[in-house]
Amino acid sequence: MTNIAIFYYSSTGTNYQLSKWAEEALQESGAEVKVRKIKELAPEEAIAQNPAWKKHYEETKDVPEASMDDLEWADGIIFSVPTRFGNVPAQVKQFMDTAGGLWAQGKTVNKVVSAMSSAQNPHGGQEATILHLYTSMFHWGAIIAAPGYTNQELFAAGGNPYGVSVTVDQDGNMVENVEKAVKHQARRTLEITKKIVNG
Ligand SMILES: Cc1cc2nc3c(=O)[nH]c(=O)nc-3n(C[C@H](O)[C@H](O)[C@H](O)COP(=O)(O)O)c2cc1C
Repeated sequence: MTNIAIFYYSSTGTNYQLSKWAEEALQESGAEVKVRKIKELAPEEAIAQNPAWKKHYEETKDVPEASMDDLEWADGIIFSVPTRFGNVPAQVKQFMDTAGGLWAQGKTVNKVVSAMSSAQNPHGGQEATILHLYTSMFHWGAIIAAPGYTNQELFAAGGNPYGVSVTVDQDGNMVENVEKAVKHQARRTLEITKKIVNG
């Protein structure tokens, strides 16, 4: 079995949905999968002021939080994170920063990593967010499994050689249909992870 962790952060559900599509593709492909929510750090008062955020927060209370044990367990990782001012959310940075202990023991080395992002503007910084995340992955000694243009789906809306990028409208709905691109990226991550694990 190849272990793939999907670590996501989501305020209003977009990246949760991307993660669920990735999970579906990985399970169909026979991987051992864990979907893990990156811990919320925003104060309850801030969440309460935004009905969509509060709703999603309540709905996903039972999703297990990402831990260092999950990170150690994973052979491959898919990150799905919203764009925040052209960068990863603080919650995601905090999660990565808590990996210092594993990093110091060499346990982040050779993990296969792939990332997806969403933003409200079609040019709102999705690629920048993915690249910021990949920068930290170079320090982990991870192997980046970007989608490139490895499948016809990636020439369609939302397909992106850096990693799936989707736009959300004012109501929080995804504008492009990226399900197939997400599933391709997930399968490709698994395929590369298997090659690394099995030599
Ligand atoms: C603090 C903050 C910063 C944001 N920065 C950007 C941005 O730089 N570009 C953009 O297009 N959208 C930006 N957005 C919109 C989010 O990217 C969008 O709500 C998110 O992708 C939705 O994902 P989710 O439903 O998984 O939370 C920002 C939202 C917040 C709350």
